[in-house]
Amino acid sequence: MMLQNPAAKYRAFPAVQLTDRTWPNAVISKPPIWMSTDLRDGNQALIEPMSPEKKLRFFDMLIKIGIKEIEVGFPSASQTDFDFVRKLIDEDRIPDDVTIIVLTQSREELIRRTVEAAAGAKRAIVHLYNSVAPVFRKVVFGMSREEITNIATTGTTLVKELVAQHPQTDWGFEYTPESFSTTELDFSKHICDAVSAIWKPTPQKKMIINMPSTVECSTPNVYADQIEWMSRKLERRDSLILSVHPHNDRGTAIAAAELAVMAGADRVEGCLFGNGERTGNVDLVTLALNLYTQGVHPGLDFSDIDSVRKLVEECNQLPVHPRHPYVGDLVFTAFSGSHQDAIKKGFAKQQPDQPWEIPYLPIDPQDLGRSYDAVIRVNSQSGKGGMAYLLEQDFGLVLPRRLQIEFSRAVQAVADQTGLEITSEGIHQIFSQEYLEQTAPYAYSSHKMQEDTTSDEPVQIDIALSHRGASMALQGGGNGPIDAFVDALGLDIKLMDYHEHSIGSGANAKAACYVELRLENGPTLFGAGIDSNIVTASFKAVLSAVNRQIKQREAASAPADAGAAA
Ligand SMILES: CC(=O)SCCNC(=O)CCNC(=O)[C@H](O)C(C)(C)COP(=O)(O)OP(=O)(O)OC[C@H]1O[C@@H](n2cnc3c(N)ncnc32)[C@H](O)[C@@H]1OP(=O)(O)O
Ligand SMILES: CC(C)C(=O)C(=O)O
Ligand SMILES: [Mg+2]
Repeated sequence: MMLQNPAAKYRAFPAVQLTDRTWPNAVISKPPIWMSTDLRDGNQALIEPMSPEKKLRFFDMLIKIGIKEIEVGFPSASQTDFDFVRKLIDEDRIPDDVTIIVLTQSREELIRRTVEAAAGAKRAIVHLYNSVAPVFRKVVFGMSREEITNIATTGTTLVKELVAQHPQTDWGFEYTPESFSTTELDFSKHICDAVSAIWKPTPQKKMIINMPSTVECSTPNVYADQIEWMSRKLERRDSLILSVHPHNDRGTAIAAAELAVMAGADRVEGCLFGNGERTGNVDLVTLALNLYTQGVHPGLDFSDIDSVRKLVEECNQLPVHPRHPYVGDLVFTAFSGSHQDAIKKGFAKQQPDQPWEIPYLPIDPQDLGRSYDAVIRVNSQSGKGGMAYLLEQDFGLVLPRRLQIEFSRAVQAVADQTGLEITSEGIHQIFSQEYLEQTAPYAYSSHKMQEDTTSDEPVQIDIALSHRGASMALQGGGNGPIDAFVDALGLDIKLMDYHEHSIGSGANAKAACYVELRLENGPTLFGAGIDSNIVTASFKAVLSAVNRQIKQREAASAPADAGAAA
């Protein structure tokens, strides 16, 4: 069935009348105040809300990463939530520079219970909300604008009265017109002004006005316009901290939060890795690391992001997606050939003290405590660069460029055949089979060399080989060991290219040699050899190339049905 025509059912979100908007030119040069609502908005959206033990672990981790404002619950919702807040206070678990926030609906009995829960903390913010959007006024409450305003002002007056009874706590106040982003701006302003007129914040002791996109219904630019509009029009602006609380229903919460900060928001409420109601609250980790990649320190520490993720996954009992920005298992992994090539070249050029400039990697994984191990992985979409990178990183094999091209065909054939990823070990295995284990028909046994600098052929060699299982002893001479070896073999060999390097260092060091040669009129093919002796490694490389040539020739001349007949 086709999707039905939406025009009859849904309406476009109206634009904000703000033609002189300034936010598009703004640049974010400092982090906003971060407020984690993981233990409240995040927790209320979980299949199984966190146990007190999990909440505590989460709380301690939030402190460790540097969050200074933590919404610890909705104490009037349940005894568990109430007890958790009391536990934090009574057991003196809240550091002096951290403020807890407790959320309540604007209803008398809930407000009383909330203040009771937070009393005695060094610092606490009572967060009062009521929904103000037309659909709530009409559908949920059946109330006029003034009646809805009255809920907010009555609640504010009560909070003010109650907190005055607990002077040992440094109280702050936050008001949220819930569903702000789907509410008429003039009404949001009216209700926020009415609340702040009662609370009477000052520039020294500000209150928070939080403007949520309780359900994200517009493009982020519209949300930014709404925030700029409010920031310009609210009364007592110098005594207000403007906060945003984006949800992710349209998948644009990050953009909405960033544009809102450009538009004047001082504070952002969200959850780690974007947990929260429905599609989630805005992801504080992504926001913070987006800033970091612009050279602005977010004031939060994600230098061990994997352990943060592990704890969040355990507490929320929800997995973080493998493609989640910065933390997903696959976000620092390139499978496709051209990406691998560019990343490999980027690593080779990157200087430690220079700005980060590696293609396809917007951030250095090591800054997040992640390794380069998974940066390049190989499947049928990969090219020579990726395979060469893995052989070099994991096995110390530095393949010359033309050998990379030749070898990549062998890897590609396996990838195409299996349709699976090939691990670094798998690539090494293919390399070994294809080059290092080519010991038929010729297998190296030993050699003896003499040098006579007065002779035309200064190097003389005796070699012992086996050929199709039979031992052979051969002699030859030449300008150098390989020349002499080829002479001893007595085959029509034309050496085209030669490379060598050491693998490792000290007593365990080995030599790797790669030769490219032509046998008789055949194609040029590579061979490779590894040995603790560099000369032996080069002889093995020559035999590897010769054997590969012979095998190819035999395969080409074998009757088509030979396999079936055998
Ligand atoms: C966008 C957000 O995330 S807001 C936070 C939402 N979080 C939660 O709801 C989690 C915690 N909530 C709870 O545990 C419960 O909902 C409680 C304890 C707050 C309230 O429970 P109940 O009293 O049983 O009410 P219920 O949850 O059914 O809420 C609906 C009632 O509250 C009323 N209500 C909602 N907000 C307000 C308000 N600010 N002022 C007065 N009444 C309100 C509704 O009109 C409705 O009343 P009705 O039953 O007379 O029609
Ligand atoms: C209570 C408020 C802050 C909220 O969670 C929302 O509107 O999404
Ligand atoms: Mg919310």
